[in-house]
This record gives sequence, C-alpha cells and structure tokens, in this order.
Amino acid sequence: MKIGFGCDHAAVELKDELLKYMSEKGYECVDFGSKNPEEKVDYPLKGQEVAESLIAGEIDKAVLICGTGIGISLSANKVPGIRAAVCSEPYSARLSVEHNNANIIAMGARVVGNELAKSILDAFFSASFQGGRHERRVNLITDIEKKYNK
Ligand SMILES: O=C[C@H](O)[C@H](O)[C@H](O)COP(=O)(O)O
Repeated sequence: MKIGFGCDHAAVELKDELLKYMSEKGYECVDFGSKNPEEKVDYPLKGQEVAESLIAGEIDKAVLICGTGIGISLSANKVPGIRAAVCSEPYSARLSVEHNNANIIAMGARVVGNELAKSILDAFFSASFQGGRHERRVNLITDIEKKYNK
C-alpha cells in the first residue's frame, strides 16, 4: 500500500509525524506536503495534487491535513473518484471506509493532537469496505459526479 501525504503550512509538523509513524509501520509513504510551516501554501493546490495522483494510480490512499481538514478535503473531493472524509475521531474514520469506501482521510492539525491523529490513521487503514447495501449508495455518489462531469 502506497500512501500519499499532503498538507498546507498549518499542518507540516503533524504531516511529518504521521508520515514517520506510517513509514515505521511498513507503509510506503510519498510526501506531497509542504516542508516549511513559514511558507504559506494554498490548501486547494495540495488537495488537487494528491487527489490527481491517487486517481492516476500513483498512490493507493492518501492523508490530507490542513488547519481544520475541511478546505483540503473539499478541494480533493472535486476530483471525480475521490471520496475524502474529514474525521476527528477513529469511529468515523473506520466507518468512512466500511460504509463510504473513502480513499482519502483528512484531518485538522488545529483540531486533533498527534496521538489522536495516529489513532484515526490506525482506524482508517485497518478498515475494509463492506460492500453490500453500502456499494449501492457509494455508486449513487458516483452517479452525482457523472451528472456534473459530462
Ligand atoms: O480549510 C482551510 C484550512 O484550515 C487552512 O489550513 C487555513 O484556512 C489556513 O489559515 P491561515 O492562512 O490563517 O494559516
């Protein structure tokens, strides 16, 4: 599993910590994120870059972090095929995969602490999509994308 990490200036420290955490667990990690918290980066550019890389098949899943996780997930979700879920606790992170087949987990570096963020990643990356009734609903999300991306 190859995981892409993207962030803006608000989340450089958390991104570095989480990338190290997941690398130590044996995941292949790709750093798309900002490296200098003093250098302002507009989160839509990072959300788009990582989302496009995922859709191109260069990475399998991604972690996106900005101040709240909201802006960077909204941006990634504009790319067809992306289901980015912004989560502040592990329960939603697990369900975002089991029910919604999320392919990106987003978090807010100004919202969650480092240890909570690690628990959120553990929940996200150990979950599997359950299919069944959930597949029909995820397909309905894709239908909405298709309607507006002709
Ligand atoms: O959703 C947006 C993110 O939380 C950004 O990280 C945030 O807006 C950046 O704010 P500032 O420019 O004040 O650091």
